[in-house]
Amino acid sequence: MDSRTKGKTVMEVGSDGVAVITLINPPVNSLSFDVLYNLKSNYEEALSRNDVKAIVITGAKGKFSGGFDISGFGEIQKGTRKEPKVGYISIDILTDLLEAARKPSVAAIDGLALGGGLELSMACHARISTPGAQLGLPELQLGVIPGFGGTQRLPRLVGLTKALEMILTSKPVRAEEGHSLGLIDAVVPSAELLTTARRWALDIVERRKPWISSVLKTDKLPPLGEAREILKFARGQTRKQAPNMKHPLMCLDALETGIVSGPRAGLEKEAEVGSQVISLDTTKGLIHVFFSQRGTVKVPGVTDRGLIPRKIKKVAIIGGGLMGSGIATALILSNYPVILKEVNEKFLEAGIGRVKANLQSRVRKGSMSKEKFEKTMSLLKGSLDYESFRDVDMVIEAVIENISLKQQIFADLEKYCPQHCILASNTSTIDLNKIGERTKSQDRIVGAHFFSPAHVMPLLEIVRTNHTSAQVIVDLLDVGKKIKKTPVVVGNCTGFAVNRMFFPYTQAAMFLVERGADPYLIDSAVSKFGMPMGPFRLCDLVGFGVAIATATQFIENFPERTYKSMIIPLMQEDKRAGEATRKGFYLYDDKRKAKPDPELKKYIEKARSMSGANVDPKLVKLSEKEIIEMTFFPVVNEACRVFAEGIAVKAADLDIAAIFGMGFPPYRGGIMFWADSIGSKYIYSRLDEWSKTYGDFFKPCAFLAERGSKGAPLSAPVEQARSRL
Ligand SMILES: CCC/C=C/C(=O)SCCNC(=O)CCNC(=O)[C@H](O)C(C)(C)COP(=O)([O-])OP(=O)([O-])OC[C@H]1O[C@@H](n2cnc3c(N)ncnc32)[C@H](O)[C@@H]1OP(=O)([O-])[O-]
Repeated sequence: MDSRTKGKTVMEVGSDGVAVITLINPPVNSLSFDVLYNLKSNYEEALSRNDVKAIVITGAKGKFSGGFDISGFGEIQKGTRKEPKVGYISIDILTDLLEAARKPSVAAIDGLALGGGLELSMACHARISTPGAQLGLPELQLGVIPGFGGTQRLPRLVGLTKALEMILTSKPVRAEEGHSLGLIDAVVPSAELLTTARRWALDIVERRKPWISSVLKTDKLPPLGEAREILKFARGQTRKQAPNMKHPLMCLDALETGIVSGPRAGLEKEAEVGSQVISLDTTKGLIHVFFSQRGTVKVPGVTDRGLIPRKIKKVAIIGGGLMGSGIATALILSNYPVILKEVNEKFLEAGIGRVKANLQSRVRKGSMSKEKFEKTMSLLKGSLDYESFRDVDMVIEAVIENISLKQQIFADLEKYCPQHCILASNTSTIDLNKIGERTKSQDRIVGAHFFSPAHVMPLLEIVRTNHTSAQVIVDLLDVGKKIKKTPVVVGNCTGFAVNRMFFPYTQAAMFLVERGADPYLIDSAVSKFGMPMGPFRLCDLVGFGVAIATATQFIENFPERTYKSMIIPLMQEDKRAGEATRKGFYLYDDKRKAKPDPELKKYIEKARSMSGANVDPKLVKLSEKEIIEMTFFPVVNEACRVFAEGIAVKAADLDIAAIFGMGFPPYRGGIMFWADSIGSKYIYSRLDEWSKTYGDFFKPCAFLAERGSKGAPLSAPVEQARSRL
């Protein structure tokens, strides 16, 4: 393959008169422009050759295609590649050349047909797949729309309602379901895929099988009035669920045009909209997230050394509380045998009970069978001592945040666990060097910081010290992948990456409220910005105990930039500790529904008088934009410190940490990406101004000051970072 080109297709014509065109672009046979242009030339050749009666398209190495080459969108966005004429691929190539050809095409689908991959197959006259194939149109997840005819062909093949479900949720279906929906014509074992597809193609030529152009089908479409109602409902839902995104509604416009004015008009609308969405900011953010998420497992100096992950056959967890039981659940769900250790029978029983409850909730929701529940639970064993730790490959300590307790545990682990065993701690704030102080095992000590509930939350912060070996990181990255977490490797410091970014966010909110801003307006502005909830609702959810414990760590370690508010401690004194006590910043009813509490004023006023703060008329009537700036620019400031200190290797890792750890909206691309979309100069100038008026909490760090003064991007690599990694 030419090193400048990305992928190709090859065509082989058999003695049966079938031309087999294979898509080749590892690892997922994505449809790069090179692949698509090659496909076009192969088609032109196949159509002109007298020895070709029919065509089969397939993908190399057991994968049909993972869709359009996503990096192509980036090239168009950056202007490094010119977009082809609007509709060139979907109309000129796929519809007019392939679907309208005088020779039939059959798609032979193994592995996956996603996005443009499925769309290409739908332009064929039949689709044969293997049982494991995944079929879907996940484009909306990337901020684009199915732009190779998917908005027109999918509803015509599977019906409008199912097509909307598949497009709006981005969820793929398996081959069997695809078959029953009419998307797939036959499901056959892998070994028979090509022969069946070839025969099917010849059967079409000889009219033993129907010659169907999906785009011309109408039998699955509802009557116009009904279709309009269905689309109206879909629009309403989309507006509610994705209020800050335009592309899902634009996609529905293309669908509707096709139903109302016919498939040609629909294809034209789809092409027009498909080209417009590429330049939306939300699309840029989502595409950045796609690559950044996959980039977190590429750690310079670690994953580029050819190390092979060791097999982790058994894991022990110390502590069966909320975190320990959640981690145990995540592990057994991915088939790791787990030992859960507690200090006494009562705690052990409670820990195992929590794991059981986590799984039972899946059984209740229908996502786990009773047999699978039994089998999964059988992977969990309880223990009250370390005897059973003699053959474990990894231990994860998840006890309370108490340094001397953790030190004792790690000293014991060194005695009982085998030499190769990874010794991990789930601490969220404590320095790992301190935890391992009483051992000689510093090279195998690592942080495995899960987020609560650990079996649900997708992020795993892997914390390494200066001594942690690269092999241990590679092993933990592999475990992370197996338990379906997005890992981010960070350096060792108080709060690591996520909690360090979280802290100024909550602090800024407290600062504003003490100066007269309305907490409920802050929560509402932050939710509208796209966070799952505002800072006050979040404090209620995690509970004031946790909030105070974390704050204490920060006040001790970063006193110069902490804002000490008494609002939470005052409420806690009154036994209001958040949602668990049904009272916090909000009041909660039986159904956990939150409502504002007029009594809150009392605590705010008292805290204000204790800190000596005054109501500031400017801060009382902040606009939503100003609220977002005053709560998130301090987060950007802290993210810059984390980056400059080398706690994170890449700015994109902080984007992923913010999205998966804090709930930062993915369509804004993550904290650093968002900051760069606003501009470092502006952020710096705002923080600088606030620090002069309101104090050091807002003071821009040296890194931000330097980049801000030049207007340089914050995410550009740090050249001489004092790397802690
Ligand atoms: C134009 C309008 C119409 C069409 C639109 C579309 O089709 S939009 C597209 C619609 N399609 C989608 O949205 C599907 C997006 N892809 C996926 O969901 C998953 O990658 C997967 C399920 C295909 C494989 O999961 P898995 O866990 O086995 O593997 P993994 O996820 O780690 O990926 C391995 C490597 O492949 C890379 N790569 C993958 N896909 C693409 C791509 N399309 N392009 C480029 N690259 C792609 C990925 O970056 C990674 O590279 P790295 O880091 O090794 O250098």
